[in-house]
Amino acid sequence: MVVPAHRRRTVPLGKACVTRTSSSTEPAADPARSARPAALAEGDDAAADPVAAEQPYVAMLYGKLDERRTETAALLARVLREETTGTPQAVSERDAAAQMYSEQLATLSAVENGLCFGRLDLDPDRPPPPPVDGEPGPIDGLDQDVLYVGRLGLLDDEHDYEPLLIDWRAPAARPYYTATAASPDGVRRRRHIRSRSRRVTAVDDEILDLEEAARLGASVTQRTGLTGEAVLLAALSAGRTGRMGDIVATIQGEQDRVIRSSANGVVVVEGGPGTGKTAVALHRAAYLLYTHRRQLARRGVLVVGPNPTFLRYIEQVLPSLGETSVLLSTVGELYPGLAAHRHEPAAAAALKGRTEMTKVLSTAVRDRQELPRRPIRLVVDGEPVVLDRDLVAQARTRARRTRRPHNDAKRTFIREAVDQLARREVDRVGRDLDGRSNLLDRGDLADVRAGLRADPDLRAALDALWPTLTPPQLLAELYTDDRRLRAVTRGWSDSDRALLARAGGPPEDLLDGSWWSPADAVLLDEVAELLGEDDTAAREAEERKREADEAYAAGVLEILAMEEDWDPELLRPTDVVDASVLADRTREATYASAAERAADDRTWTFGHVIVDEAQELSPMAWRVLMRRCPSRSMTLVGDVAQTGARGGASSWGEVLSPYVASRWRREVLTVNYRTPAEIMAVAADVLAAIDPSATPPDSVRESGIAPTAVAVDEAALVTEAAARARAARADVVDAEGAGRVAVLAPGERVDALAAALGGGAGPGAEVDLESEVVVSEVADAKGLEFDAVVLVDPAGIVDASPRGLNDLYVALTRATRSLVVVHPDALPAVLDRLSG
Ligand SMILES: Nc1ncnc2c1ncn2[C@@H]1O[C@H](COP(=O)(O)OP(=O)(O)OP(=O)(O)O)[C@@H](O)[C@H]1O
Repeated sequence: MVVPAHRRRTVPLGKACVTRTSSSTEPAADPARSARPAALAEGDDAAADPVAAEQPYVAMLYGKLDERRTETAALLARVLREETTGTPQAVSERDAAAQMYSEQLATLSAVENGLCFGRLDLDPDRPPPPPVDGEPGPIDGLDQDVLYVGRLGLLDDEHDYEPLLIDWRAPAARPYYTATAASPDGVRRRRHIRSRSRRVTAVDDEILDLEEAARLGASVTQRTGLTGEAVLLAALSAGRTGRMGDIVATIQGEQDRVIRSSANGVVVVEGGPGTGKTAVALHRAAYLLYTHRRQLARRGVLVVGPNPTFLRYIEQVLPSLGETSVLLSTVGELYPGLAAHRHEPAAAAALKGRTEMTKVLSTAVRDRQELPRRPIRLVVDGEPVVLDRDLVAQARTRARRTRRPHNDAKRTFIREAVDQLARREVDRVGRDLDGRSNLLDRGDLADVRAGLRADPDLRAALDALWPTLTPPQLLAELYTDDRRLRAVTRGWSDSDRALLARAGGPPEDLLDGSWWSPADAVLLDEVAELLGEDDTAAREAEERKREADEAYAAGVLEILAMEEDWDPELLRPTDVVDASVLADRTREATYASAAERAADDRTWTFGHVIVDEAQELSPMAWRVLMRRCPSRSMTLVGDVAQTGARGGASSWGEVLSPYVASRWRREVLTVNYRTPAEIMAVAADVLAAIDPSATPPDSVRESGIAPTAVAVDEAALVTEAAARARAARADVVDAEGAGRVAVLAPGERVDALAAALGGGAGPGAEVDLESEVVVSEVADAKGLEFDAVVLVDPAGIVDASPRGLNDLYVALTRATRSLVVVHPDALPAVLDRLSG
């Protein structure tokens, strides 16, 4: 464990104490009451052992948790055993109940570690807090003077449902995160409780009441707004595991404000590296689900991250907070059934992300609504039929005028074409000899129409002129057909057009993820809007599945019916259930949550959308997300100084104005919890070069290890970098027992470095989060953190892209402990601080 060289003033541990008061005189048979220690009070004994004092209460809470688990498991088992009447409503009610109990059970299992992490001792004479916007204050109406705060709420069902443990998201828990000596909110003491495997291991007290502090001989927390500093610093100094953990026990005041801010509208959370934007975004998701459970459980919450590695890095956080109904996805993965992972040049991704692609794609769709070059001659029912250019053009205009998507408008196209052909036919056949009146009536017209409509050759001809298309088909045929590509990119340079073009034909499997890049997946979503849903295939697949399920269920029932020694007094399975009902039961037993259903449905709209590393998204990707969130209830977290993608954001106003004009609000996080002050000083010089007006975040700690730069010859670069990485790893293990090192380098150096270190990931590949030494280019390490970073060839990183300085800034700010820069060329001027 690193001992921070620079510690801020903290409250001495164990100075506060606990005494038994009236509430501990309750009958001993009542575990909840007898375990509850009394509030901080006059006459408390500073020498008492607070760890031992808290243990019985914490043990009682775990007992309650076990009881709730047992009850819920029994309820779930009962629901699963229950027979329903078999009606769709009964089945769906049973499945909803099973879904609910499964989720509750998952939540109860998730909160095992650190169930209770805090305690508030309130002033019994606290004045009623001022109402906020007419609403009562957070602890208004609570008659308890001691509140325990934890990962979920537990009530005492034997005593009027008094709260035993307050969920960290409940209004009453808020002072745990926000109370200060200057504004104590009725809190006299805040106690941080640390535990391991149900055992309390330490408590850290903060006395917020000046008189009380003087009496106990404790100091009052005075650090600029940090809450629970000792616990916070302990959490920050621990070795990295490769996975992000939750911060529920140490959320800071400025973070709490963002987490609990209103769900309405768009909020942009800005902050430098390491200010907890990701942590805040995830805790906000948990908070919103708690506060608006009904609405959000139905529509779901979407959390978008920049790449699959990042999603794996954060995937544990929400389950550890007991929330499992959130969909984590990259924008590219939102297209159902496709895991696009082709790596492509940054210039191609940037081009595909530009807004003008909307025009290209809509032209590509119109290009598929063709006119015949010469008349198409057919014979229907022995009569000649001619599809000429004028007739088709008229039908096409009518269909386009509907403004419906291509596949939907096709119905109009066919109806119009058939109608015109039928009229022509009736005109031709029915005109009497003098050519003035028509012998055929409306009924004949309808018959002719029906005959034409049923004719397979005519149908095929019309299909060819206005084909039913799927998004992957349209886009793959566009990329691989030079004529089509030219037709939709008039005025483009050849080099730009070449960025879209693909050699060979479309892939055999149109949803082959290795053929498509994430930027393509975003375009597929746009194309899907232009084409409209063609759900024929999905419906057919559903029907086939249903038939297969029924056949399987029939087989199961047959086998059961063959059972010879079945007691004639008992109902046979076939007496109470038929194959179709059994198939339903098996199928619906998947209890899909909103998040799961949303993942399979491109048109799903979410109750709230959270976007992390939001600065990286292209204008086309924003369109995808805005379609998924028509309510515009969104949280966007990012830092434009870290934008690496060429098509990424330079300003939030620019990104958001097409969707919400200026109706969005900004929150700023200012404290850096990751990067030690020594490294941040170097990064701050780079930030100043990116944006002289930007303020670097204030590092919460120092590591005591100065960052260094090592000059090497090009020939020795790989060996030296590998040696430095191994040394850094040994240091980390020495200091913390475990930890991870990253070697960050320009893309073209990654393979050689990875070979030298026996691992690593080529550009665009997923980073192995479990690996002790990760080799990666900067873009793939976005949002991640490591104990130590070896940064290779900073000049190469700067020169590799128009946003090279931003990439350098990101690379410099990934380390929680130490940084070594290995450079073959002169150090870029922005790193002058390292040359001394
Ligand atoms: N209140 C807190 N208590 C404990 N740890 C915290 C707190 N806030 C942030 N952290 C830790 O600080 C680190 C950085 O947080 P996070 O990744 O959320 O920052 P970020 O602003 O998203 O960074 P970047 O912009 O560089 O991706 C993480 O390890 C996180 O767990």
